[in-house]
Formats: sequence, C-alpha cells, structure tokens
Amino acid sequence: MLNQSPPVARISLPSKGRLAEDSLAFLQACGLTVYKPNPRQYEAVIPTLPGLKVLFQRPADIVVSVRNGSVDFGISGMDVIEERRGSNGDVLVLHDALGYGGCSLAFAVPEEWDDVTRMNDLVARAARLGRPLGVATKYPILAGRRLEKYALPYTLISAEGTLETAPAIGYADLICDVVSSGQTLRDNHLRLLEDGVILQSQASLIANRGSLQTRPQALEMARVLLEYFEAHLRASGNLSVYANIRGQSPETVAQQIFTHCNIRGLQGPTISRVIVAEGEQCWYDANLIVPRDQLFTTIQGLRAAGGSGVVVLPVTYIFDEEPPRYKAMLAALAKED
Ligand SMILES: Nc1ncnc2c1ncn2[C@@H]1O[C@H](COP(=O)(O)OP(=O)(O)OP(=O)(O)O)[C@@H](O)[C@H]1O
Ligand SMILES: O=P(O)(O)OC[C@H]1O[C@H](OP(=O)(O)OP(=O)(O)O)[C@H](O)[C@@H]1O
Ligand SMILES: [Mg+2]
Repeated sequence: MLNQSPPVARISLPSKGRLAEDSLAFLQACGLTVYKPNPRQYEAVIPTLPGLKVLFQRPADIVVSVRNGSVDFGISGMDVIEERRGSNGDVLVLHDALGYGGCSLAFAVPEEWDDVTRMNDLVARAARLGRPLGVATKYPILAGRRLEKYALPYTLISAEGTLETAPAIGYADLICDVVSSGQTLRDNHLRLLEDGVILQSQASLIANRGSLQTRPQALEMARVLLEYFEAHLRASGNLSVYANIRGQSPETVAQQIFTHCNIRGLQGPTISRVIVAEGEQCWYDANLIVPRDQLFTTIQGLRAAGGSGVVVLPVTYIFDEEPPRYKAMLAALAKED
C-alpha cells in the first residue's frame, strides 16, 4: 500500500554496505518501518510518516545530497559526514549517536614495520625510503588534515573497494580506512598505529540547514524524527519490571523497595493497590523502569522487599518533555542565521 499524500520532506538512506540493513532495522525498531514496494526501486515510504519520502543512495552521496539540498535529511556514518560536509555549515548534524555502524577511521601499516608504532615514526620511515609515503584512503580530506600535522612527505592514493590489500599489492605503503573488529587488518597483515585513530564513527542523522530554516514542514519533520529516535534509544536500554509486593500501604511498600533496591524507576516506583477478596492480605503492584544490565540485581532486591510474581516487559519508547537534541538543533539554527 503506497501512501498517496504529497511528501513534505525527503530522507536518503544508505543503499549499500553495512549501514544499509542496519538503518532499516533501526527505523523499524523506532516504529518507522520502511516500505519498499520493489527491491530494485530507489524510492520507498514510511507509512507512519506519510509526509516523508525515502530515497536510497551510497553513504557518501547522501552527505553530498543533504549538503546541496536535493534531500532534506540523511543517515550516514559520521566519518563520511565529516569527509563530505564541507565548511559552509549547510550540513547540520541532528543526531550523532544512532547506536549502530560503530567503527574508527584510522591509519594502519604493514605488520613488519617494527620501527613504526606511532604516527611520528612515519617521518623516519619516509626519510629511509627516500620518497613520499603512499597512503591509500577513501577519506582524503580527513587523512590529509591529520598527516599535515607531521613533517612528512606523503601522497594520497584514492582507491575503490578493499583498501587493506593495497600495501601487499604494492600501490600504497600504508592505509587510512575504517576498522571495527580489526579482522580485515589482521587478515591482511596490517597493524593500527597507537595514535592513528582520526575519529570514532557511528550512524548519524543529518539535515540541510536551509530546508529547516525556510520550510516549517521540514522543521516539523525534524522534530518528529528526533522524537522517535530519542524515545526509542532511551527506551532500548531499559526494561519495565512489575512485582507484586505485600504491605500495609503504598508508602510502606515504597520504603521496602528503597531499602532493598538501588533502582527507583524514572521518577520513583509507581505503586498501585491490587484488589483482593475481603479479609485477604493487602498486595501492591510496583512498577519500575530498570536499565537492562541491572535487571538481575533489581529482581533480587524486589524479592528481598517481599516481591513475587515479577513480570518483565520491553519498553518501546521513553518520551522526555522535549527531545534534548531538538532543542540543540533549534539553537544551532538560530546561531548562524
Ligand atoms: N566494518 C564496519 N563497521 C561499521 N561501519 C562500517 C564498517 N565499514 C564501513 N562502515 C561504515 O559504512 C560507511 C561506508 O559505507 P560503504 O561501505 O558503503 O562505503 P565504502 O565502502 O567506503 O565506499 P564505496 O562506495 O567505494 O564502496 C561509513 O560511514 C562507515 O563508517
Ligand atoms: O575491522 P573489520 O570488522 O574487519 O571491518 C573493517 C572493514 O569493513 C569495511 O569493509 P566492508 O566489509 O563493509 O566491505 P567494503 O570493502 O565493500 O566496504 C571496511 O572497508 C573494512 O575493510
Ligand atoms: Mg565499505
């Protein structure tokens, strides 16, 4: 079912590479499932957001499209964003931590370069070779900016596909590329330099500044996207725990929880009376929002507080009063008007 309402804004999503599938999974987890009628088409819709048209592009092209305003929003890796965003401020970062696509952009050298463990060691290496070092990279701006900090003759060699084979094949001396597990480096007998990391990257949401400044509907779409993203990300680390606890009053049950549990929920436990038959003991139902990694200690605490029948449910969203990143976006828009 394709939604027929005219779009008010456009977003570009990664069409290939590791970010492609993970972006669709992230949006789905946010409640914004992308519906693509034909796998070969480059357009799609998000039925939850009828005003938003979805396009698919290569991660690097997404940044260029957002920069020149041909799309309003994009999701790409922060490494690619920093490489392509330019310096005129047209690309606004709305969210820099979507929680997937994590990797580092870093320099790596052949394992057998025993005399090179830090960036500065490259200077002596180049002197010994008597020629500039060839650095293979898909990030010439970021790599070049870092190399400029050293008194080092170098040539940037742009390459497509797998860069890690470049030193072995012989068309570069070292590489500057993304690393996550490090497996590709190890497989190709390369080693990271100790101070060779340029930046930590993960999937991020960007927008065209002009779109947000001149089109209220695009600005409203930014708010809606940030609401969903932030509420989902805040919720995903938490679980909702319900326990039945015997007690005299809501206050005494709360006191039992405070005595035995480190966790008190978002504001404090919510405690409601369980309706029982006349003459039976008083029971209360306590609800706590608990970080996933503290679930077990919380359950132990609730048991110690007299709790039983503990039920644990996932939390879909936690909405704040207003998404902090939306406020930050408004401030950034106001600053450079
Ligand atoms: N191993 C990885 N783990 C996490 N994210 C990664 C990994 N490799 C690449 N990425 C992310 O994917 C994005 C690059 O996407 P992609 O792999 O499609 O492009 P590319 O391979 O650099 O370019 P090309 O279009 O030339 O293949 C970057 O933002 C990068 O951070
Ligand atoms: O440290 P690792 O976990 O080994 O990840 C790093 C590798 O991941 C990326 O390639 P990808 O597999 O996405 O293929 P690509 O070369 O087509 O981009 C990147 O270009 C590295 O080669
Ligand atoms: Mg890649």
